[in-house]
Amino acid sequence: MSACQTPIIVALDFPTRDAALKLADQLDPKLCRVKVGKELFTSCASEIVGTLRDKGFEVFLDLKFHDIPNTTAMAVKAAAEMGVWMVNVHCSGGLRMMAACREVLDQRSGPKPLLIGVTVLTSMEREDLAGIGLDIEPQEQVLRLAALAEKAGMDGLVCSAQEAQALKAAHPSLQLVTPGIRPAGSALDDQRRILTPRQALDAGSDYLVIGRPISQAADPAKALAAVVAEIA
Ligand SMILES: O=c1ccn([C@@H]2O[C@H](COP(=O)(O)O)[C@@H](O)[C@H]2O)c(=O)[nH]1
Repeated sequence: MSACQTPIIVALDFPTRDAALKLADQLDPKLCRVKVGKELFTSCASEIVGTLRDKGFEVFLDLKFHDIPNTTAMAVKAAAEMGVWMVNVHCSGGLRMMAACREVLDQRSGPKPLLIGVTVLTSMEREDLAGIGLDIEPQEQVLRLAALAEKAGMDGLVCSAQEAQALKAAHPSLQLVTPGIRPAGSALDDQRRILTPRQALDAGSDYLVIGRPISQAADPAKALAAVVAEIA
């Protein structure tokens, strides 16, 4: 399986470059992509992206930008210049913010990262949404934001795999990036809207974001191989 075909993205959630590279060195870039999030990126700036790319990984820059349209678009542009494979912004930043990001990428010559909109975090359930004044089911809010994202020309969404079937039916062109993946028997941790890797793909997920079940396993390469076998 080449890097371009694998649906697996391993989250490198560590505070230092060395810890991230220690895990990356145990993984095979033909079996997974890797994701660099806020913690690692902030501590290492762009150096980690270049080093992982040099190792053969395609990188999802998961900084979930959320700001005014110009600031967000400039952040997306900087990510594109760094050569990341995927970048994301919060859909709740609104139509104009997402459209500004689309525009800045469309004006670029050369490779463009996939531009993905974050809908409702997979750690949130109905009760959490009620706490921020949204007294609706997560799926209803996800579908609202998906319609906005499609209108803005986004390439895809971050959502729970639990919403994948409904989203694929309503927005077949959007690629679905799904964290909250838990192999059977693994700890839920702070995630709430979860599915197993196989269930997620069957529901229509295009990419599975997996952190702790791989990064905190005694043998991360073995844990990745088990997920690969489950979805084969
Ligand atoms: O809705 C979201 C958006 C992003 N994430 C990120 O994915 C990984 C999941 O890690 P696990 O250890 O597998 O729970 C983590 O980096 C989150 O920041 C998400 O979980 N949910």
